[in-house]
Order: sequence, then C-alpha cells, then structure tokens
Amino acid sequence: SRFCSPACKIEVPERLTVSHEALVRTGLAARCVSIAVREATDEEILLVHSEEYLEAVKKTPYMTLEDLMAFTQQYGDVYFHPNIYHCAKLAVGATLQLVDSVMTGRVRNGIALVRPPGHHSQKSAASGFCIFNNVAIGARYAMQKYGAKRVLIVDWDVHHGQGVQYCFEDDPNVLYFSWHRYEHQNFWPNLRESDYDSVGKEKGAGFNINVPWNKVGMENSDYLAVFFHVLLPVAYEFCPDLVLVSAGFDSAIGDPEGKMCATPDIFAHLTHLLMNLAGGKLCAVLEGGYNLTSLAQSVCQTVQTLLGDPAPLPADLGGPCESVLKSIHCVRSAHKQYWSSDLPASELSAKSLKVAEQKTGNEPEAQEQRSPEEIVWPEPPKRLCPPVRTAVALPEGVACPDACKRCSSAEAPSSLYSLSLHVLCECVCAGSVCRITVSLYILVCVIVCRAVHVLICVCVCVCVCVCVCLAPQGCSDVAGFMQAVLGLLLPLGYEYNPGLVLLVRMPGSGVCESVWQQLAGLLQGLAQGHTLVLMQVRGPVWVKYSPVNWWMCIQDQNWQLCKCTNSCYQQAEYIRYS
Ligand SMILES: NCCCNCCCCCC(O)(O)C(F)(F)F
Ligand SMILES: [Zn+2]
Repeated sequence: SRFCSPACKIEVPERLTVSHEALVRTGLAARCVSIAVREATDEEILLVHSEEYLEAVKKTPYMTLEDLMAFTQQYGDVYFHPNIYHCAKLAVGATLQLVDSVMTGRVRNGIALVRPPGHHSQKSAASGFCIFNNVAIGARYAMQKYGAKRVLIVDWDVHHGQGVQYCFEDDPNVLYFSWHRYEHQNFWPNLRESDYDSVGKEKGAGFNINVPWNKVGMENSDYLAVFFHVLLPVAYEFCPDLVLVSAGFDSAIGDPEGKMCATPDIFAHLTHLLMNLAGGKLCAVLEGGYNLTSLAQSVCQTVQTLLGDPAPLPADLGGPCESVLKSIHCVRSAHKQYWSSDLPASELSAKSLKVAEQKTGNEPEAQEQRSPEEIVWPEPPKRLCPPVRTAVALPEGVACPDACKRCSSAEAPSSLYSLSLHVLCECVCAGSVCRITVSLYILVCVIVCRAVHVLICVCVCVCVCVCVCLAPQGCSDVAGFMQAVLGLLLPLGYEYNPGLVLLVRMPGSGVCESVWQQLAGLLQGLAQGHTLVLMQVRGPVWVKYSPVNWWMCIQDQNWQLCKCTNSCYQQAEYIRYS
C-alpha cells in the first residue's frame, strides 16, 4: 500500500488533470503547440544533482516499502513511491523539451505542466514534494546547450525555492527572484536564508532576491508593487537571454498553503510583465498550487497571456499594504549597492505609505477562520481575443512586410482628428483590433492632446489616456528611463486603469528602439491592450523586428510600418529600412 506523510496529501494527480481539462474546455489548448515529453538523461540531471543522490534515487523503484520509508525519512515533506523516479525524470525532460522549443524559436514561449515539482530539491537532497530541480536543470541546460549567458528565474510560488537559491547563489549569470510566505521564519521551510538579506555570495552577490511575505492575505496590489519596485527594474538591468518561471500557483487565493488573496487573473499580468524580457523567450514550469479551482483558473490566465491576449486589469488595485512596503524597502536597501536602477526608496515608500494608510486593514482574520475550500472569489472576467492584434493606417501604395490589417486609408494625415478618430473608433472600440498604429507626416503634440480630448468625448469607455511623450535623448539613461516607466508610470497606469493608451513619439526624440519597444510592450498591459501609437521618425532607422508587436514608420515617401500580427512569432532580426 502506498504511504504518504500527511504533509504530502495535497500534491495530488488531479492538479494536472484539472489544469489540462480547463485549457481544453476554454479552447486555449487548441491554440497551443503541444510538445512531446521525454525522460531526462543522467547527464542532464547531473547538471544540478550529485551522482550519489541520483544513484540513490535510481534504486527507489526496487526498494521494499520499509526501505522506501527509511529513504524518505532522511528528507523533509517528500514522499517516494516506486514510480516517482520515472515521473521525476519526465518532469525534468518536459522542462528541457520546452527550453529546446523556445531557444530554437520553434515557439515563442510556453508552459510545462509537470509533477513532481522541483524548486525545493537540492544537489543531494529531495525536499518539499521535489525530487529533481526542474527549473535549475533547465537554466543550466539553456546555458550549456544554447549558450544563454544570462538566465532570469522568477519564482512566484508561495514557498521559497531554497533549492534554486543554493544552486545559483554564487553565480552572477543566473538571477533568482523569489517571493514567499515567511512570517518571520515561522513558515515552511523556516530558513534564515530565505529572508531578504540573502543577496547571493561572492560573484553572485546581488543575483539572489528574496521578498518575504511576513503576513498572509497578500493581494493583487501587493504582487504588482513587488514587480514594479523590486523585480522589474533589476530584471531590465540584468537583460536576460531567457526567462524561466517557477510557476507555483499556491500564491493564489483559496490555496491551503499560501492563504493569500491574490486572484487568478493577476497571473495574466505577472506573465505579461515578464514577456517583454529576453525577446519574449519565456518558459513557465509548474511548481505548487493545491486549490484545484484557483489552480486551473491561474493556469488558464497564464496561458492566455502567453498566447498574446490582452487582459483586463484586476479590480480595485491600490498600493501595497504596510507589511509589503517594509519588505520592499528592506530588499531594495539590501540590493541598492548591486543595481543602479534605484528610485530614492524614501520617495517610493512615502507615496505608497500614504496609500497603505488608506487601505483598510486587510489582515484576513476572517479568511483564516474559513477553510480554504469555503473561500470563494469571482471567476476571472472573459478576455478579448481580437482576430487582429494590430492594424495600421498606411499611406497608399506602401506594403507592410507582414500581413497587417489595413484600415481604410484615412484622409490626409494633416487633419489628425478625423484620422485618429476614424481609425480609433472604427477599430479599437469595436474590439475587433487590439491596437492601432497611426503614422503621421506631421506630429504636433497640441493636436494630439486636443485629439485626445476629442477621443475622450467620443469613446464610450472613459479614457484616461496615458499619453507619453518620450523623454530621454538617445539611449544614455535607458536605466533611468526604464526605472521611471517601471517605478512610476506603470504603477500609476495600473492604478488609474485607463480605457486607452496613447503613445506619442515626438519626431527626433532619438529614443533608441529597444526602449521604445519595451515601453510599447509594457503599456499593452493597460486598457486591455488598446493602444494608439502616434509617431514619426526621420530618415532611415534600424528596426528591431521582434515578437513584441513592434511598430515603426519612416518619413519621406517610402514608409514602412511593420509589426507582428501572426501568433507564431518570428525570431528577432534587424531590418534596415532606407
Ligand atoms: N501544511 C503541510 C506542510 C507542507 N510543507 C511542505 C510544503 C511543500 C511545498 C511545495 C511547493 O508548493 O513549494 C512546490 F512548488 F514545490 F510544490
Ligand atoms: Zn509552493
């Protein structure tokens, strides 16, 4: 008979079946390429684990029950049964198959739904339901086989992936970020090194980021605040070649382990905010998640964003709570010496503190009394799946290198009103197109602003347009600019939830392409992706044609507006337009 320590009973096979069934039921599975799984080889497992550990695990299929129980006793909160070695090899193999598919460009991104999970397992030890460290092996594999120089691992599971931390703590090529329920070391795995002051060792100092949750009941606003003020500024500065996500969904509402209050739709935004990194190369690998309802919803929200569908903002976003503000402050101080992107932490806390005070105490006494099964939350809202992701208004006779949907040719661009009004209202508000790019010969801010005024009157949804006139000259202070976008513009935008984003690029602003592209990509998280891009550049420019729905227009007669509509994204490549 199978034995299992009571701690493990939540890690059940239904976790995978309900997730997959939800993907099929919602039609998301049909939009995905499914990748065959395989067993990992010894060599691949040895990228992270020791020979003696691997040899010991190899014996488990042939152990008697008492030997198996003895073997298990030496580890914490993990169970072995005769078939778990096979399953653990499949979990690693599936992860590596996903890494192959993303690194070769066969797919842009993807998710590996695997059991057993991995992020607690260590060089020579199993731990917390984990046998082999799927994500750690994936990172080493990507670096060895594909020459990935820098790998970012984002661990949004509610437990600290100490196994990943130990594996890379002295390695500056792997940036490990984890938030986790900590409660001042009173929550499993109760480790001192899970706190914010574990920043990495020797050459790896600065490349390990721990954000402890010292209270339960964390909400969407808390998660976004940590992304905006801790993870994203560093991730953009790190500039990874690949993003791996230890996608544990026990950080969602209803989970018996996490006891948090963030709703499943938050994972749509966490995923979106990571998709602009590494040219969109993102591999999500399932870790935890034990409430089968919130797990399935969270998986679907993640996959739908990976497919490029825009997401409505979660309801009533505000600032982070007091406890999170302290954690943010502590971890930013601990990392200040390693990273240049650093808003004066005082400014950040001052603004958010004010908001935090306004927040009613969100201590979930009530939540703690209810059992996890009794906790209910609204189904995530239905999401747009526009048949065309981007449309462009092109001058006559200019072909676009991609299958753009052409809007009816607008009047002479001198009358911006009609142009943007016509283009915008016909397409965006009808929801048939997600974004509009309108290129103009003449771009005068005052017209744009007045057009915005007009648009506000006309559009059915109340538009608080986030109208950005790009500031920096050239790429000199990209870090500073990105910090302003991440630390100020995005939090504001998410809080004010505009109905439309109007992105204005002044001629000659000289902003380098990558910044413009990042900005365009990040702002698509607002207004369900309804973005109106008005821009003009002089003369020939290099365009980084990457899978983030990129626009460019060029003055003079031979305009080219390029962007990516089709869902299977091209490899990033440089195209010179003359
Ligand atoms: N209340 C019972 C105590 C359970 N203590 C062990 C928790 C293990 C968590 C595993 C996980 O969720 O982090 C993973 F992603 F690895 F699966
Ligand atoms: Zn977990």
